[in-house]
Amino acid sequence: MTTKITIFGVGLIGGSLALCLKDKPGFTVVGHSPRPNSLKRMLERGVVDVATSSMEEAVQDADFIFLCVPVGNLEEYLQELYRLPLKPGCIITDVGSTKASVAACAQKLARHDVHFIGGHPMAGSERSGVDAATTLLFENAFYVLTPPASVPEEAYFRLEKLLTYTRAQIVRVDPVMHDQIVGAISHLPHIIAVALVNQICDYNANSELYRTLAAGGFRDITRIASSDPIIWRDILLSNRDVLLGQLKDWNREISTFVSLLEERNGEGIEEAFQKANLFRSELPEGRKGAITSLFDIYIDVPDTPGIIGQIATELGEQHINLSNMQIIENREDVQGLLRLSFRNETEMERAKEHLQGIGYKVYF
Ligand SMILES: NC(=O)c1ccc[n+]([C@@H]2O[C@H](COP(=O)([O-])OP(=O)(O)OC[C@H]3O[C@@H](n4cnc5c(N)ncnc54)[C@H](O)[C@@H]3O)[C@@H](O)[C@H]2O)c1
Ligand SMILES: O=C(O)C(=O)C[C@]1(C(=O)O)C=C[C@@H](O)C=C1
Repeated sequence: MTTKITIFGVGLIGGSLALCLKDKPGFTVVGHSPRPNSLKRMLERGVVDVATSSMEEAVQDADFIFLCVPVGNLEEYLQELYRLPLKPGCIITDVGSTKASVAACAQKLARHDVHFIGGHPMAGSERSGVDAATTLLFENAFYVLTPPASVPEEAYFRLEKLLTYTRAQIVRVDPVMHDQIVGAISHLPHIIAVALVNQICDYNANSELYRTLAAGGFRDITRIASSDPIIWRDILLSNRDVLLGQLKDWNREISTFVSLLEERNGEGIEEAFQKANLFRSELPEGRKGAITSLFDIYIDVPDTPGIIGQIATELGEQHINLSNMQIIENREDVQGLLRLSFRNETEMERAKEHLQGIGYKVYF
């Protein structure tokens, strides 16, 4: 007997889920898109077994349905799905970055022969589209599920079991609580990053030196400002009420800094940095997700051909296993930054020591 898994919206998250599930024994992964180009691309990239633009065909006999479209489209997809014949006991889930509105919608639609369980993998990227999809995206990350009380445990465990293929850690959270917390640790930081980049962009209109001199600090805090505008428009509007409250708190934090500077209060500035340092140092180590990543180090690399191969060979010769490599920045005349990911702390520490020993500058 085969297990049919259908994915609507085969982009970064939908494509990564598809890759985690495809080619597993007894699984058939079906991708849906209304656009012929997207269907062609998902097949070319080999993320799905079957691609279709027909909703009916996509959901017929499906055991699991994943909605991986932008948050603003989740409700219309749910409404559309609930009008179609679905396999009794089928589990419908989503991956949207907000959970309260989609949970309320599913509850209102109240279809009793299938189960809706909201979901949100706490891993992602500023990149989007199926070309950015990867099997490693969810590894070591938290994956939030928000089952309503009406969902039988049997259905919850079926979904939890399927998601073990993502190698994420499942955590149950109430949808309203989810939006409050994720608003603070994901949505608010995205707003702050975008506002900061736009402030500097305006300064830069007077001198290109702002962009030229932008270094590690600016890059570290603003990577997420490159995220997809449509995806983030929908997330922010969906979590509007929570964010309006958190932005008021943010204004208070900024006003505190204004006062500290006006008063030349050095002690207060030190205390603010110490408090932040302490909280940040207590974040869970080595966990991917909203805040930390895999076991990653970063090194400066010169812009010379073959440098990535040289580094991979260096580590290979020391029998150090790399799980991933990514160029974060590589522009003409600018030092590149390379991210090296490892599966565990020991490998990461050995790589750090070796690379420092041969003269590379290593960052965390
Ligand atoms: N990007 C992240 O870091 C991240 C992390 C966790 C969850 N999410 C959530 O995952 C979902 C998908 O985000 P993503 O980052 O994979 O985006 P994406 O742009 O990579 O993928 C979205 C997919 O939906 C399709 N799509 C877009 N508009 C559509 C529409 N109107 N109708 C049907 N299909 C449409 C796109 O073609 C694409 O295949 C969102 O709900 C987002 O909130 C994103
Ligand atoms: O790492 C990133 O680029 C992300 O933006 C991932 C991130 C986050 O804010 O942590 C973004 C949105 C998601 O809903 C979950 C995770």
